[in-house]
Amino acid sequence: MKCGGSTLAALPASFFEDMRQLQEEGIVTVIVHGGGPAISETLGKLGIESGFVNGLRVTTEAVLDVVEMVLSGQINKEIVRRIQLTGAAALGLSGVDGHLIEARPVANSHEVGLVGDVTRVNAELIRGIVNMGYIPVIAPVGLGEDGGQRYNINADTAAGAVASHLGVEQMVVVTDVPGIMKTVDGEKQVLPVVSVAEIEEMIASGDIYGGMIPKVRAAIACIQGKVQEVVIVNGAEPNVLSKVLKGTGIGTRIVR
Ligand SMILES: Nc1ncnc2c1ncn2[C@@H]1O[C@H](COP(=O)(O)OP(=O)(O)O)[C@@H](O)[C@H]1O
Ligand SMILES: CC(=O)N[C@@H](CCC(=O)OP(=O)(O)O)C(=O)O
Repeated sequence: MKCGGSTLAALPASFFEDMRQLQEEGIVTVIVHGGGPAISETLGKLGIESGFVNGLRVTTEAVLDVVEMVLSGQINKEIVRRIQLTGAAALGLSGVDGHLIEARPVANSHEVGLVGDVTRVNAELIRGIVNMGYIPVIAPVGLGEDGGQRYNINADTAAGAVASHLGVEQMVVVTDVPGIMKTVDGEKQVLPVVSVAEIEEMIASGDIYGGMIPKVRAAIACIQGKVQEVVIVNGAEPNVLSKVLKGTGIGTRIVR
C-alpha cells in the first residue's frame, strides 16, 4: 500500500483499525509512505529552495537531509504510532535500513539531482518483519549500490517497486481523490476501471496530470509483473481498506 503525503493528516482512525483487523484475518499490509507536503513545509521553514521537474523534487544534499529527516523521522514514526494505537504491531524503517531499497540515479539526474530509481528491494527483510508479526512501514529513501550515497525516491515509484519485488497480488494507492477522474458530459466522474492503454490516452489528452502521473506510471510498471491490479482510493473514506478488499467497487482499479 502506498500512503500519499496529501492524505496522511486526513486518515481517519478507521483506516488504521482496518489494518489491524486485516492482519488478524491473515491479510498482511506493507506500507510505503510519502510526505511531499511535509518536506516542502520544512524546506520552507529552513529557507532551502527546491523545485520539481515532472513531479520529481530537485534534490541536493541539503534537500536530502530534510527529505530523510521528515520521511524517515517525522512521518514514518507518526504512521507507526497510529498503527500501534490500534493494538497492532508496526515497525518503521527506510530504504537505508538493511539495504532495504537499492537505487541508482534516475536518467535525468542532471536535472533533478539525487533522485533514485529502484534497482533492488530486500524482500526477504520485509518478509522477515511480517513473519515476526509487524506491519512494515517504509520511507522511500534508497541507498546506492556502494551503500554510501542516499537517494530521494518518489513514493509511488518506491511502492510499485516494493509491490513487484514482493510479488503481491494487489497494490492499493491511498491518496486525496476518490480515484482517477474524467470529465464526461461536463460532469466529473470517477472511473471504476481503467486499462494501461486508456491511461496512456488520458496522459496524452491531459485528463491525467501532476501527482497522478507517477501513480499511474508506477501502476503500469507494477501490473506488468506479478501484481494483478492497482487500486487508487481516497484515504479519507471511512474503512476504505476493508471496502477495497471486499471488492465493493470503490476507487479506480487499474488493470492490464
Ligand atoms: N485524472 C485525475 N483524477 C484524479 N486526480 C488527478 C487526476 N489528474 C491529476 N490528479 C491530481 O493528482 C492528485 C494526487 O496526487 P498527489 O497530490 O501527488 O497525491 P499524493 O500525495 O497522495 O501522492 C490529486 O489531488 C489531483 O489533483
Ligand atoms: C523524488 C521525489 O520527488 N521524492 C518525493 C518523496 C516523497 C513523496 O513522494 O511524497 P508524496 O507521495 O506525498 O508525493 C519528495 O521529495 O517529495
